[in-house]
Amino acid sequence: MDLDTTSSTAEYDRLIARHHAMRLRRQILAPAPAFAAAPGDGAHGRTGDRTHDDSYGGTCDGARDAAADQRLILGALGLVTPFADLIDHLYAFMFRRRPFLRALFPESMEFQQVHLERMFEYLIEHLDQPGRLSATLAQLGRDHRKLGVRPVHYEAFEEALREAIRLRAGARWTVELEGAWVRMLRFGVRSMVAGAESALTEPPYWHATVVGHERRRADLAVVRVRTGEPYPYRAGQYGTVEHPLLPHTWRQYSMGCAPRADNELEFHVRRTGPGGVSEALVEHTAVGERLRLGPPRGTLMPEDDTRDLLLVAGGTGLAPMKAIVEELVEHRPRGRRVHLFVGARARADLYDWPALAELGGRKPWLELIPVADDAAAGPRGRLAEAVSRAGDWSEHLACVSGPAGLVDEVRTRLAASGLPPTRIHHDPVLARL
Ligand SMILES: NC(=O)C1=CN([C@@H]2O[C@H](COP(=O)(O)OP(=O)(O)OC[C@H]3O[C@@H](n4cnc5c(N)ncnc54)[C@H](O)[C@@H]3O)[C@@H](O)[C@H]2O)C=CC1
Repeated sequence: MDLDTTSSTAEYDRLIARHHAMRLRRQILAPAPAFAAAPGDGAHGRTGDRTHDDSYGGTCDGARDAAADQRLILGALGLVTPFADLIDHLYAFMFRRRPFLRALFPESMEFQQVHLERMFEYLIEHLDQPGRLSATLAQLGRDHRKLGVRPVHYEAFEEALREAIRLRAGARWTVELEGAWVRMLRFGVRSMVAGAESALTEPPYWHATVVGHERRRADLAVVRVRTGEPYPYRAGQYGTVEHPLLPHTWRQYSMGCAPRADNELEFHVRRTGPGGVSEALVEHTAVGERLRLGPPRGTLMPEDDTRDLLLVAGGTGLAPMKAIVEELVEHRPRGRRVHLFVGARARADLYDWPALAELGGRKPWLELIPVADDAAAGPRGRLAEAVSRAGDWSEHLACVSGPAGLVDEVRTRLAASGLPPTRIHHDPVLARL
């Protein structure tokens, strides 16, 4: 009975989502409406040189327009930054106008604000590469289905963004500046809606039940869950997790094992601060707890390159590397050798070492190198140093995962020693938000 209700609700949600997507698409494809004049602007509805129509298609013109908007936005960045203030205005305006939207967001907006700040930075930085940008945004759109975001909500967002830009820029607001921002936003929205639409056949989120909870350190747990429906991830990917104690708050964790037929998977979680999802997962979770997972994302492990592998994992950054190694145990390109460096602040922090060592002992193609700092005392960066000292990696494919500082340092050292940056893979910083 329960199941029937859930699936018909999901079906209904899918229909509504499709309806909104079609409506938004029609609206985007329709001739652009004229700008409303800014308060006090005196220019009644003038549109500037270019309108808010859709642009940035996959043509040379699209890329040129996008680069022109990027220059415009960057040239006037001082008018709208700091982004934190712009975003404050944006959300305040949106929730004042449409209070019902507040329910889609978590109680604390702090993380949301930082996320949006990074998102703006990312959009602006990559605007001259619309193809690449739209692929990332499509994944994000697919992911946003779990939040209950409907295309119609993006309209509210656009309205609030325009208002916030006008407020921040004040007398120095121009129709061109607003046009560039809105075109960038609409391009982003179109890519996200396309991503969400392409995923309409899969659930917006997966229910998962905790089937194992091992506290490996005071602040670290390995949490095993089983999903009701198969969770379609590849080794090296990450997903978002929502805990019932923190509704609408989703945090990213990599899956720490290769996909399995019994729908079980594990997350490696370190408690980072009070009151967050990691704390809830480490301290307030027991077998039987029900979680929700957002769709899997990420391309840490390229599938079309079968060179020897250098894997570097810092702390719980081990999770995706362990999944990759497990996958290689099942399907390894002939002759491929793998080096896995595992770094921790102290030897006792190598929380998954027994399982890894057992695996390494059985597989001659796998070399495991543990690297422990001197507890809290030693200088940071010993893992990166150990990797670059250990050999010539210039012919390898490298995957790095762990604290951002570590990822940066390993990348820099490997690139300096001759490994082309295109063969150094890590999750984008955006992904870790
Ligand atoms: N839980 C998960 O599924 C995943 C977590 N991550 C990220 O991995 C990180 C893991 O954090 P912890 O376990 O607390 O790691 P940690 O602080 O215990 O450090 C692990 C290793 O990284 C090195 N390191 C730390 N900071 C460094 C820096 N600034 N420069 C150079 N080396 C540095 C340490 O020397 C140590 O060898 C988090 O940032 C998390 O977002 C990444 C992928 C998956």
